[in-house]
Amino acid sequence: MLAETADQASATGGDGFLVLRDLTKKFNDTVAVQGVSVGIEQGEFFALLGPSGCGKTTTMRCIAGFEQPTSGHVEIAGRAVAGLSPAQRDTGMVFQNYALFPHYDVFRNVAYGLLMDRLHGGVGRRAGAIGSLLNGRIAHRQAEVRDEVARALEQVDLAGYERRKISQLSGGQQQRVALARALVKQPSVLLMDEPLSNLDRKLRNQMRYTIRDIQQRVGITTIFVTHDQEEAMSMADRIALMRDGKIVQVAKPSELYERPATPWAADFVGTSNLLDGQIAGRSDGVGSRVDVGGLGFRSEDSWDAADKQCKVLIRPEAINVSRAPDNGGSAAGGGTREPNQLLGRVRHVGFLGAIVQYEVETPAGLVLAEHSFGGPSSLMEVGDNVVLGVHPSRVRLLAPEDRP
Ligand SMILES: Nc1ncnc2c1ncn2[C@@H]1O[C@H](COP(=O)(O)OP(=O)(O)OP(=O)(O)O)[C@@H](O)[C@H]1O
Repeated sequence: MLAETADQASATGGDGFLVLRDLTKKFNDTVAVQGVSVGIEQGEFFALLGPSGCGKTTTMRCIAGFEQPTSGHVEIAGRAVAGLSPAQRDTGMVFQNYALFPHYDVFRNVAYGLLMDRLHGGVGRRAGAIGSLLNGRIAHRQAEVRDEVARALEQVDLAGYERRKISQLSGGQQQRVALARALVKQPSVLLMDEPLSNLDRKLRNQMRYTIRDIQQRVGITTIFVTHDQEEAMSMADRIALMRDGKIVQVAKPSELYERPATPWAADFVGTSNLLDGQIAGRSDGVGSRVDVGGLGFRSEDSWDAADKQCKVLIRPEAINVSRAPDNGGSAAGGGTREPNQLLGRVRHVGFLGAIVQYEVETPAGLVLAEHSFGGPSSLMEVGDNVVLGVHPSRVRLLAPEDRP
């Protein structure tokens, strides 16, 4: 109940370096983006996160000028950009497939970003036309172009790679060329649409930090579209979580994880135990008492809503798992020993290396707990009776949603 809601997120959409005000985009009967309002600070790394089809790319394309909003406004650096072409908007874009020319060298690919935007605005000309254009323009203003390309390549740690063909570069290097091409014209805003999705897992993880480092060094305001919550969490200053064309929540990664606005947000960001609860009253100290399957829990969250039905969110790593004492009872007879302790029986053990997952059968339902691996002797086994404990500060109370 304490998390920033979509309405509050909208209310904060008034100011910023990049501002979206009540942005809506319809494609015939499909509402791709609905009333999106948010303000993004100068130099901020801002992620648009959400499942496929929730409107992330359309929101970004409205910022870039590749789509015209059905209603609402986009402002960049205090300037309304409606009616401006992509080239006039002072944005640089990195596409999912990079849109590089494999037979040209790095220099020409990056110079292309510079010249095309200045001349005509936007990617999408035929390669033949590009070749002659580059030849002419480069010859014309050789020194200036060379310097600007060199600066952009330096920003992405590819100084000296000018003469390499794109086809001779690794996936990560190609990614950085695409980034250099977006940065070369020194835009105010960098737009990145799923830029890591073509890379294998290991490289993708490395590139998260590479891109974040470059962004910090250049200090450029960045919007990053992704459906991968780990990617958004590990890179962004703030995240707008989207669903069905709307913003569900805008928050820093840790807030989004710790205080998701809705059960859906909790489930989308990380793993969660979402149990059905009934508010039983105020707690003696701070917060509330809540019944989960007839068992008493305490949460430090307060609850003001008239409806006493709630969802109780407990993150797996917030649960402490210990062996039940011999006389501690079985899961079948289960129950609580004291508030915030559940007795249960281990049903599955998942050994993932650094962490161990336990799926535990309890009277409140199946509960997933995660532990750091502390050596073989600490491992529980299937069938073990265990005590699950959680601190009231890690028990979140959320309003149930109308829909799953
Ligand atoms: N040009 C278009 N014409 C018609 N419908 C479109 C068009 N572009 C997007 N849509 C629809 O708008 C909705 C939002 O699409 P969008 O591509 O913005 O979502 P997304 O969150 O970026 O998804 P993904 O992660 O799969 O790229 C979807 O239902 C999509 O089918």
